[in-house]
Amino acid sequence: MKKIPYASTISSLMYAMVCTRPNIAHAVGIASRYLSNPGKEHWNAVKWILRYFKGTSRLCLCFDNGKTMLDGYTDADMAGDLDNRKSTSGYDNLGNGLMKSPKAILKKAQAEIRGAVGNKDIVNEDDIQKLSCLKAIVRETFRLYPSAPLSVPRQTLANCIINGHEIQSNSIVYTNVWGNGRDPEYWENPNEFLPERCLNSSVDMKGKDFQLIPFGAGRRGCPGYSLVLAMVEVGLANLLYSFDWELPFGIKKDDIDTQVLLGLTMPNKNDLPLPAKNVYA
Ligand code: HEM
Repeated sequence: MKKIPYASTISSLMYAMVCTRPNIAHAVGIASRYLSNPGKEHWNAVKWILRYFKGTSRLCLCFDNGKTMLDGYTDADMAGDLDNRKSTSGYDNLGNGLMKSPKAILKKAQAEIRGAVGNKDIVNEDDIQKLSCLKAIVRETFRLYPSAPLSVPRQTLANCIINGHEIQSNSIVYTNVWGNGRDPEYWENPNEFLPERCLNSSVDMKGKDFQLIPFGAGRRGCPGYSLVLAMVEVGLANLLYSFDWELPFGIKKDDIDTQVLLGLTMPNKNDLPLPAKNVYA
């Protein structure tokens, strides 16, 4: 297996997956688990992804002029669906937050995206850097609805004291990421979805500032951070660029069901169907 370019093939597939081919995300995600020590069967699986890629290179998603209802979405919550590991919670939460917030935020983000992208068909990664409002929305979503509200359980190596509480070694500990994100000592109106607070904010999201740690902190912090942000930002930017979003007829902002399911991740208990109008059709 030494001569097989396993890692570089996965890396090329990941590039395609983030930019134009989200449909291979699950397969690539599984194949990437074996980067450090791939076997023959893993390489065979990768070759199947390449074959699939070749066979579908001329296919693309088509949106017709009818009334489009979006009721399925994707991100990186592989833990939420025990049967087939379909991934849902991140975009659900984005939808919840955005639809509950004043419409001005949505309009502002759309104006920013449409202004920056011009006449192109899709928003790509290069455009994202100019989109401060979009980034603020994503960041505020991770504060208010962290995908892993209690992070990942960890075991302490030694006795330690935190805020006067003695924690013995070998204890299983959880970090309350959800609680930190809503701590009134650090956040004004902590329960409100206010992306404006993230514009020009110096609070770090990668583990330096503990009031915002959706990806954990320290040596065992989430290594998927950059991939997740690229996928979520590019995905949301394209949804806002091409579609206008409304609440379903008769539903008001306060009717949106924000109940979540219990578990490692925090997916919505009930779907949020949103009518979408393709503005470029
Ligand atoms: C919305 C998406 C995601 C969120 C919110 C998230 C969040 C987290 C959190 C909170 C941890 C625990 C960090 C800690 O204990 O300090 C973690 C660990 C981890 N994440 Fe993610 N993650 C996401 C997606 C991903 C993706 C896409 C990958 C892989 C490409 C990934 C790979 C990992 C790995 C391997 C660990 C364990 C790291 C270790 O124990 O050393 N994550 N993640």
